[in-house]
Amino acid sequence: MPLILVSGHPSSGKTHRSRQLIDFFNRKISESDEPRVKRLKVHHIDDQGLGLSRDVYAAAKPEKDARATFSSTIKRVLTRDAIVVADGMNYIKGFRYQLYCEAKAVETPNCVVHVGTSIDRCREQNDKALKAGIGGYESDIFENLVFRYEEPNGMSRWDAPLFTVPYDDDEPPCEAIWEAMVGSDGKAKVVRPNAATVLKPASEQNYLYELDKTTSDVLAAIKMWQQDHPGEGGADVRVPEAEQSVTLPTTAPSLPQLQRLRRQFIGLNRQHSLGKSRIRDLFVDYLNDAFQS
Ligand SMILES: Nc1ncnc2c1ncn2[C@@H]1O[C@H](COP(=O)(O)OP(=O)(O)OP(=O)(O)O)[C@@H](O)[C@H]1O
Repeated sequence: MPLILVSGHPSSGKTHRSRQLIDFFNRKISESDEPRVKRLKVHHIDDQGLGLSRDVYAAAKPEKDARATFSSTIKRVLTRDAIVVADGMNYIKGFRYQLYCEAKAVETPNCVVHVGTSIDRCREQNDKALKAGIGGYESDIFENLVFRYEEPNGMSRWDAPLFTVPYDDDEPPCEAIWEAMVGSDGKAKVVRPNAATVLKPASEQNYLYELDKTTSDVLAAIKMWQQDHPGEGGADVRVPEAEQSVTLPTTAPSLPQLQRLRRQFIGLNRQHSLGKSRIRDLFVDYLNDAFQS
């Protein structure tokens, strides 16, 4: 059954979150009277369990070998009757893609659970573990891994669905993950034999790319204007190739505000197929609407 790919910075709490998920899955399995659920077995794959030291991340070759061990173990246990929790940094986009393909090959769903602990807190937890001699990465390895981390992006099909777990949450969204991966008890989720293997039509993939790119171009035009007119609000900003201008509110919007609106717009429109030119005009409309309210 599914592959749950955990991803996060070093010492972010990946094992902590994995254990919570595993406890939840085991509880669901033992409480279920559905044969397809009862036969599921949960596997926890992590570096420590595979005998891989944290020092492997100090050099390219041992790290590459460690990754090969990690992925071949996943490949071995990933069957229709398994739930595999792949508890590792999984920080290379290409590596996550490779594991997504493994899941696809055995026709099983997959998701990414991003442990979203701040870098400062990870550093703190890492130092603590190092000092206590109960884990942790040497400081230079830690910093290097943080630097190389390629954050999961729910817009990429291999990182989707993406569940992000903030540090302060008591638990990961266990029910939602179970629902997406296994389906609710009683109402057996129909896992179509090849639903996971069928690639989305090219146009649809392009659409998500266009949605991402076009909205980011619009924000780039606004940001550029703001750089030339710092702190200025209430002005009309021309967006290349858009029918209308963006009318900024009197208090100039901050970058996080703009990005939040962009994420909302993408969330609302990812299911529809809008034409490329429509995306630009609709996003400009959406921004104007948000700024006026
Ligand atoms: N959300 C949290 N709340 C409280 N404590 C946490 C949380 N996340 C992690 N910790 C604590 O931080 C420490 C490191 O967590 P953990 O071992 O799960 O990290 P990790 O990401 O698996 O580390 P590694 O990169 O070495 O595999 C542990 O002592 C754990 O209990």
